[in-house]
Amino acid sequence: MTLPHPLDLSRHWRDLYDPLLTHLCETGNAAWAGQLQNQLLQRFVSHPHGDLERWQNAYNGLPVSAAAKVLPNRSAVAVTANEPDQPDMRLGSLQPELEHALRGLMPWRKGPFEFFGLSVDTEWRSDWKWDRVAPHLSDLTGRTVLDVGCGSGYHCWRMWGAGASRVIGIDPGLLFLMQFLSLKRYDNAAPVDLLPIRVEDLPPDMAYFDTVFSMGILYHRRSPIDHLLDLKATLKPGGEVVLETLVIAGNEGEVLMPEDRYAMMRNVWFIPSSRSLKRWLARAGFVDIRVVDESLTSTEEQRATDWMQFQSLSDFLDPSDPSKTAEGYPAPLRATLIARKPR
Ligand SMILES: Nc1ncnc2c1ncn2[C@@H]1O[C@H](C[S@+](CC[C@H]([NH3+])C(=O)[O-])CC(=O)[O-])[C@@H](O)[C@H]1O
Repeated sequence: MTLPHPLDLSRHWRDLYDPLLTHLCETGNAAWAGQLQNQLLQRFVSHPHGDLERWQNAYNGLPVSAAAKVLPNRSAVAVTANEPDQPDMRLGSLQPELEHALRGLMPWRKGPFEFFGLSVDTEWRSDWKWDRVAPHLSDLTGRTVLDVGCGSGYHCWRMWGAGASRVIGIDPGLLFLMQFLSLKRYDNAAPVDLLPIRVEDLPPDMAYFDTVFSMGILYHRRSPIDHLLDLKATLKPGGEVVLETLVIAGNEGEVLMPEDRYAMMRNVWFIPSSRSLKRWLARAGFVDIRVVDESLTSTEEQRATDWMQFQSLSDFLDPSDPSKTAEGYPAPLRATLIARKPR
């Protein structure tokens, strides 16, 4: 099934989400499907974002192609023509309208992506994060996966590429949704969906997912232990949580709470040491807790590009000492932890 063109989410949201809603009903989640319909109605019809029309207009300028697909197993997740020699799908003929449409969806933060050979170089090399996380995951083959705070859905495509049978990303940002749909429209049968909802909009005690990812979220939560409990509630018994967040170097019990901003970011609450985070996961009832990676975020991984022209990490660090943030805190260090919900 192809998406309606031109797309008007206030009228077509049901067409967009129908396969997912049907799937949820068929897998015993009719109650969630019902709740989601109300939430989607709110987002697209009752209280649409002021910029949604502009973003939709940009999206609707993307060239129409019946025969394209998403290749999710590449560093730059790529949309390509099924037949590379299809005359209308060669970059030369597409480039002006393609680039104009995609630039209308700037800033592109999470990626990278490629559309018919055109590279969209995003602020983040999200592929580097994926490369740090992926080797440590339980095999995703056949798993139902949730990605909380998925941004543009870059990692959702990679999860599908790694074998997940269904991937649901949630993120309240509607620009991220339009960026996601710029790929999805070319491969609408892919079992990958992005819902513009918040983690707190999920039903309690879902016990539906085999794996849940929370990457780049925990430090934004005012109640981090509640966030861990919320993640656990989304999982089936035995399911896996993948937690990636800012940490400090330090011992068990140590936590940084910035006075105000951290690396210019508002809304940063708790930055624990990895050992403290292990303890938090244990107290939240997870087992088999492993710290699988700790890496400093480099200014090559997060930087301004032609597709995200605002300030980026190098502007958020102390110019005279890049091992510190502009506020004098330790520069961003990120850890990935993997744990399991008991059976
Ligand atoms: N209440 C909420 N519920 C769900 N998502 C939210 C909420 N509030 C904000 N977000 C979303 O959480 C994401 C955090 S970014 C990590 C992206 C990706 N995971 C990555 O690992 O690159 C990290 C960062 O840029 O600081 C954003 O896309 C928000 O819109």
